[in-house]
Amino acid sequence: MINQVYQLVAPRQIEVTYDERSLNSDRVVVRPTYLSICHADQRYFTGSRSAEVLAKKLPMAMIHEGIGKVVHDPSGTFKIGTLVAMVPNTPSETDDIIGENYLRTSRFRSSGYDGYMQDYVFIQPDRLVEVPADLDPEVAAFTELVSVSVHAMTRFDQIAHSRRETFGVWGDGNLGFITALMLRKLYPEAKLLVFGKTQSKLDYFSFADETYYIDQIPDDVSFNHGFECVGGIGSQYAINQMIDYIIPEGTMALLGVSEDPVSVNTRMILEKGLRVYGSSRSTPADFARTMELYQMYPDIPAYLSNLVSGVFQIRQIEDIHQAFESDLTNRFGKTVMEWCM
Ligand SMILES: NC(=O)C1=CN([C@@H]2O[C@H](COP(=O)(O)OP(=O)(O)OC[C@H]3O[C@@H](n4cnc5c(N)ncnc54)[C@H](OP(=O)(O)O)[C@@H]3O)[C@@H](O)[C@H]2O)C=CC1
Ligand SMILES: O=C(CO)[C@H](O)[C@H](O)COP(=O)(O)O
Ligand SMILES: [Zn+2]
Repeated sequence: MINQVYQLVAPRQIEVTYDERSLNSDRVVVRPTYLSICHADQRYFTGSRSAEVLAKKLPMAMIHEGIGKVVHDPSGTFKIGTLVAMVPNTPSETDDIIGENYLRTSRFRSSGYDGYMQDYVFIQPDRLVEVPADLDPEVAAFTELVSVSVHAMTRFDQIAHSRRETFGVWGDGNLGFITALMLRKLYPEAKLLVFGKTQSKLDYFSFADETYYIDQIPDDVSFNHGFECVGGIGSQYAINQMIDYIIPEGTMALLGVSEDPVSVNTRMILEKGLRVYGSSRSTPADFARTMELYQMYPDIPAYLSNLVSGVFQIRQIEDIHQAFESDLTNRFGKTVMEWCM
């Protein structure tokens, strides 16, 4: 069959390409239904990556957050019509120690390989996780981003010491909101502090114990473990502030992506004996855990619906441009695309 793939060929330039695909393979065929825009996609769309990176990764179909319906499954794993979340990480080897999302040989959709802006996505069955039928599809669309936080929680649990009385989350955007919400659910007894720049965004964090403006943090604030969910150059300021306020021997998870190297107060990392670790992307197990958490705590998807800030029906390439341009002006929340191509 001929599959239409909507590729970014240059910044702000999306073109359709035609891909000859066989149904006689091990791939499940998924018709995308709801997709969501990540900052990583915007960095390609706007051309804010370096010329070398753009030359290496384009052309490619963007989008690695999305769900769809199974239309063909030679493996017999899924019934036709099953709603599934698609896992963008695609490993080509296994390792006893190194997670599949950290292996340098793994491919990641919409980062040099075609993402979900296609008529049909051809994908291995182990890259699909069933979506509960009653889950709001606009929330399900950004399951991948939630699974990134869930993955960070698992890493935290393996790395951090056992005193988990107070958490600090830096970032009053999407990832900060999701990470803080996951901490609230997984550590309900702990005190949750959120640090951000904008009152109207911090107002969404109603489940946190305290929210602070980053330029008005009282001197006596402290916490055991921190999560940086800022990214960009702001992450430099966030990381160094976390180092200042964290209690010795705490852990700091870095989740925000920065294009440029940031300068970090290593002297204080040493003096406080901190453990700083990166957390990136996620695995099918993290997606499955996310779905379990949605079912265990139905208020998680309810809270997450606050993040849906724009929904665009995509019927032509111009609609994709409108969704991306609107997302750029969006102060808070996720842009969801109902995929009607
Ligand atoms: N590790 C991973 O696998 C993943 C990483 N990411 C990355 O995470 C980062 C955040 O993504 P997302 O939440 O969607 O983006 P958002 O823009 O929604 O959130 C970032 C927030 O941090 C705020 N901020 C800026 N500087 C500071 C500061 N010093 N202290 C506290 N808050 C600050 C921003 O405010 P303002 O806008 O006013 O500056 C914004 O509200 C991005 O770099 C993204 O690429 C995303 C997905 C997965
Ligand atoms: O969004 C992400 C995962 O959900 C990450 O930011 C993404 O993996 C970064 O990819 P790239 O190197 O292409 O910016
Ligand atoms: Zn992403």
